[in-house]
Amino acid sequence: MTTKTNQTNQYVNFINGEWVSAVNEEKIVNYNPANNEEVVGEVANSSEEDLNKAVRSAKTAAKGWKGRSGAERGQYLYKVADIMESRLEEIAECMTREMGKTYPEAKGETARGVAILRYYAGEGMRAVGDVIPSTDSDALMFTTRVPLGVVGVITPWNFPVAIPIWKSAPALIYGNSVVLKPATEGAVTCAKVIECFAEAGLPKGVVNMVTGPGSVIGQAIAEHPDIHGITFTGSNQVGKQIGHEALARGAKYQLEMGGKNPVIVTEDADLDLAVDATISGGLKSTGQKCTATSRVILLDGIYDKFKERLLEKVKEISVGNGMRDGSWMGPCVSERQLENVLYYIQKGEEEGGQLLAGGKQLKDDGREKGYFVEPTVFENVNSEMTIAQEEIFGPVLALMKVDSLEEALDLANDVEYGLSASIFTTNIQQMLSFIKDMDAGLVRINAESAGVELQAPFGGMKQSSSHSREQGQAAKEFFTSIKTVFVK
Ligand SMILES: NC(=O)C1=CN([C@@H]2O[C@H](COP(=O)(O)OP(=O)(O)OC[C@H]3O[C@@H](n4cnc5c(N)ncnc54)[C@H](OP(=O)(O)O)[C@@H]3O)[C@@H](O)[C@H]2O)C=CC1
Ligand SMILES: O=C(O)CCC(=O)C(=O)O
Repeated sequence: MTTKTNQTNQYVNFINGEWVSAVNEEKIVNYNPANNEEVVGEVANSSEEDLNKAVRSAKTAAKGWKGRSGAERGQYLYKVADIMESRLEEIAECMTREMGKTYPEAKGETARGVAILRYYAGEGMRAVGDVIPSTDSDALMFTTRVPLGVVGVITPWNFPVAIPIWKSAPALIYGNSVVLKPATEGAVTCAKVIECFAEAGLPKGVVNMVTGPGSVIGQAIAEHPDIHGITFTGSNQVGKQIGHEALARGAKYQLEMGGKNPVIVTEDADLDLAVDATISGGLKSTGQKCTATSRVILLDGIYDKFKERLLEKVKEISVGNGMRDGSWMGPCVSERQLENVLYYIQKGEEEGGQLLAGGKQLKDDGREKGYFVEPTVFENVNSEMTIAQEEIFGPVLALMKVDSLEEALDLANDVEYGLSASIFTTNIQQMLSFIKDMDAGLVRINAESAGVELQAPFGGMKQSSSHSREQGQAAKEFFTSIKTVFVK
């Protein structure tokens, strides 16, 4: 057995209540995307054998965990929340150093993780079923809910604290045991979250974490016959592959994938509000959110004014190491992600888009060893262009001009995704048309496209999800099975 050391951020797998090295003893070292010479920490480079061990431990633990009351399970989650709250700054700093998000944003995300834990802790005391009148007057008929068993959790790097928690906490409160495989690029931060679960003393095997490549550990989760439910957030390509595998062996699955989210700004909108929300929704976290704004659809009458104000504010954005005071935007998470963003910028120019701001990698002023890119704004973008269709996952906004709300909605819907969308208007009829006709799982009026509330259902339409929803009460639908009971 190996033990973790907080100071050096050297973590191994957490299986059956113990920190254990991968069977092959191999490690993955993570570097700071703001300075690729700075080691952030290390995690195990596991193999299928390690995953199998974790699943065996989760399977053994599932029976006892399911047998406890919801209130008792909730007490553990309250404890995890308290521990995490006491380590908030340390966890947030690790997140900033590992995946680049600015420190204030990382603290916000960690606080959100604490709030999610408390929300689901309380869920242990809430109703789970309904009494349904039977046609037989001497019988009692009702529904109850039972856990799925072992749940596999596969998470991305862009929210290395909030997403593992918003998937694991509901899984646990409804009585499932968990095998978590975090994204490699956020795995050290996620290990700290698991450390909070370990310190809270959950029964052995109820929570397990196995790190390693998605193509090995993620794939093995998708295929494992003893994993009865899989919850995934990440790319469409991987999500669909997992969905196919889960379906083939009859496991339940839930996929949250990409977005190509629009903001519509009408002629009567509060322009300052709309500009600020477009910047915040599109560029915070370096645009690396599935809910990030990427298409800015503007009514002709306000186009020039909006563009002028937007460009003024974009110019003021300070890009730098997320731990530095005053950095508003950090680096891309990795060199691969930076190259991806630069590829889309080049493609935008080749296809006729006009660059109004940004477009280049930033390598000066202490940014030589990081994956920094300028906040970028295009105009002359139409729906046929790649940057209007594909998820960029970077700080790139595309301005598009329209003559009417109807045209704006047609354009907003003219993509394969349907995750989130927002409109800025003061006209109630326009708000109502948007609510009715916008094909997105999350529609926001006079608010930015990003920003999910933990107590509300979250998920997308079209290619953005497997049509399931997570968070809030919706989590209950995924992490439990309904049992209809007839008693006479
Ligand atoms: N909807 C969202 O919130 C997110 C969307 N994305 C989109 O995806 C693009 C690529 O990002 P990327 O990190 O590569 O996303 P992936 O979909 O590759 O990664 C998401 C998770 O799936 C794992 N994974 C990778 N391959 C497999 C596999 N074959 N079977 C099972 N699990 C697997 C990853 O592990 P590992 O980290 O070890 O590869 C990670 O834990 C981004 O540019 C963005 O467009 C990315 C992240 C979040
Ligand atoms: O907008 C948010 O707060 C959540 C975004 C999200 O779920 C994601 O990017 O994966």
